[in-house]
Amino acid sequence: MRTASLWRYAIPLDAGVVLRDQRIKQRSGLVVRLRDGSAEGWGEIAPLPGFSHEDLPQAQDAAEAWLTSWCAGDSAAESRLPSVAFGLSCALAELDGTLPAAGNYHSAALCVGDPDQLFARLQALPYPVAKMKVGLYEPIRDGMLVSLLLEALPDLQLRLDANRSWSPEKARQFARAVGPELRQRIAFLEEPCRTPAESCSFSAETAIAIAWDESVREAGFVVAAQPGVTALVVKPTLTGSIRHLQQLITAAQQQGLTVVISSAIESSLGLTQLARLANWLTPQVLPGLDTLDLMQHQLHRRWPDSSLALQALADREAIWRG
Ligand SMILES: O=C(O)CCC(=O)C1=CC=C[C@@H](O)[C@@H]1C(=O)O
Ligand SMILES: [Mg+2]
Repeated sequence: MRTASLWRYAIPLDAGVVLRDQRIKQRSGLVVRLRDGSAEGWGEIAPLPGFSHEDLPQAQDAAEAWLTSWCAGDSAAESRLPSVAFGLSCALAELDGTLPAAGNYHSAALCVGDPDQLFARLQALPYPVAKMKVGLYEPIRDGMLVSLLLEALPDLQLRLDANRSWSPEKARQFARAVGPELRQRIAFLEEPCRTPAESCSFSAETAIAIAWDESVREAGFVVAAQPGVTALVVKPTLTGSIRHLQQLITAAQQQGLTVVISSAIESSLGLTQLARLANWLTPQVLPGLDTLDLMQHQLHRRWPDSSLALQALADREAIWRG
């Protein structure tokens, strides 16, 4: 017999989390549990405000509709809402044993907070790869900070993310502050400019490699090799099911592009599943999952070695059962 439950969660975030100009104080989402006989699978459905097109009430409605038909024994089609399709596909993949247990719990270190502490942290990394946001301040300041870090730490590789914030001129100002000999240690710069065409011109002009993040989620996006483009940054909560992720990865591999599985600030439950997907589907690539420390506690499952408190779900009332 099939049964399902849904819980709602809200996890306080550290004070400084800003997403697309919005300060968000807590991360909210749903947790789903599927049971079929003695098998069980869990998933997280957590649309990200400012990034997902669906909101939490819409995701909840769609999840309840899907679960109702699943419990009745029907094979319901994947939800059109990416966060719902992703969370349900994780629960199904745990239930039927297709999602392997082993995870890749190493991530590109997210550069947040005090620059002095950052320096010490980057010096001690097991894998010298870090991710830094740019485009929030003056581009020359960003370029100087990038140069400073790359000069001081000769093994460091940087992934940068501008979230489409620069005009071509601002992007040039950034590049001028980074010496040509340092540029090859920028593994990629995600979406430097407002349009993909401007980003490609920037890469051709500066020899700085770029990656697509926002573009992957735009209607009509086709995975294609382009000069200067090295990677696709994929956030499955924003793109959809595991099946869709596998299709993206296969297409990217055929075009010689790397796929970096990345967080949409999921709880430790969703993040550990992303670490398992990364280990399974992109074993050669360091994922971008260093977001757990933005939260004040873990949820349901532990991220290995995290000292954050764990909150259980079992003793809480489900908001829906079927
Ligand atoms: O990609 C990573 O390494 C971590 C995740 C990350 O940087 C982001 C997650 C969610 C929203 C954004 O603020 C940001 C991004 O734009 O990629
Ligand atoms: Mg990005």
